[in-house]
Amino acid sequence: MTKRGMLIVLSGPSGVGKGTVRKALFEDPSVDFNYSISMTTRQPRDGEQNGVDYYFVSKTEFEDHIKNGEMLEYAKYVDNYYGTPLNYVNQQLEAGHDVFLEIEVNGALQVRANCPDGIFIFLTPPDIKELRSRLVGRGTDALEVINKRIQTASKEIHMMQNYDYAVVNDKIENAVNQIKDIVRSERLKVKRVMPDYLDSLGDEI
Ligand SMILES: Nc1nc2c(ncn2[C@@H]2O[C@H](COP(=O)(O)OP(=O)(O)O)[C@@H](O)[C@H]2O)c(=O)[nH]1
Ligand SMILES: Nc1ncnc2c1ncn2[C@@H]1O[C@H](COP(=O)(O)OP(=O)(O)O)[C@@H](O)[C@H]1O
Repeated sequence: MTKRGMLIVLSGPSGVGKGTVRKALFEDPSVDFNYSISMTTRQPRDGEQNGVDYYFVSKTEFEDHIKNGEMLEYAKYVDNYYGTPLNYVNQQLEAGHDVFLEIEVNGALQVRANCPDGIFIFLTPPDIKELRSRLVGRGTDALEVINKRIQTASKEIHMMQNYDYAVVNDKIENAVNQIKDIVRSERLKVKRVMPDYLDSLGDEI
């Protein structure tokens, strides 16, 4: 039987650098996670592609997917739906591939309830001033949206207690290395290695 893949969940406030860290992580040749592309009702930003960055759908389409039980989790975030299609995640995990989700905190809590074996990592900003300056510097959101995201951020940071690991995104390279270290040590956890190890010992034990 193929060993089930691991589910890695990364959350953190808007603008902390989740997308940037994820991109750097996926460019690392030693990393072979499969990224689960989320579905959203928000409008694509300049340069974002349907089926690459997100599956961009209408509100009605999104609600149909929810009704049909096709989402692993979903949440409303700053007036839009975001969610993880269930099929892809299940298929990849069953095929033994590790799956990486980049999702907000309410969705991560739903995943935690369904997949307690997942690895839950929270990416934090060095401080809130830096978070605001990253959101402003990114230049993708109007000031009103930035303010809503900062308000949401303070609630999100308090939900960090539901995660297993906290990684401060001071330097991208440090954050990437810490995430790789976390996953490496999770792979060695007794609960993950013991079934295969016992099998490998043969019948005499
Ligand atoms: N629950 C949930 N949150 C998601 C999903 N995909 C993205 N998000 C989160 O939704 C929030 C807003 O995403 P986005 O509009 O792309 O803004 P950005 O993360 O600041 O670039 C972020 O916290 C994302 O991590 C998803 O499938 N489910
Ligand atoms: N470690 C870092 N140091 C400085 N700037 C960063 C760092 N990580 C990300 N950024 C910048 O912060 C902005 C927000 O990053 P992004 O990856 O879009 O965040 P998120 O996906 O969490 O919303 C981008 O302009 C990005 O270049």
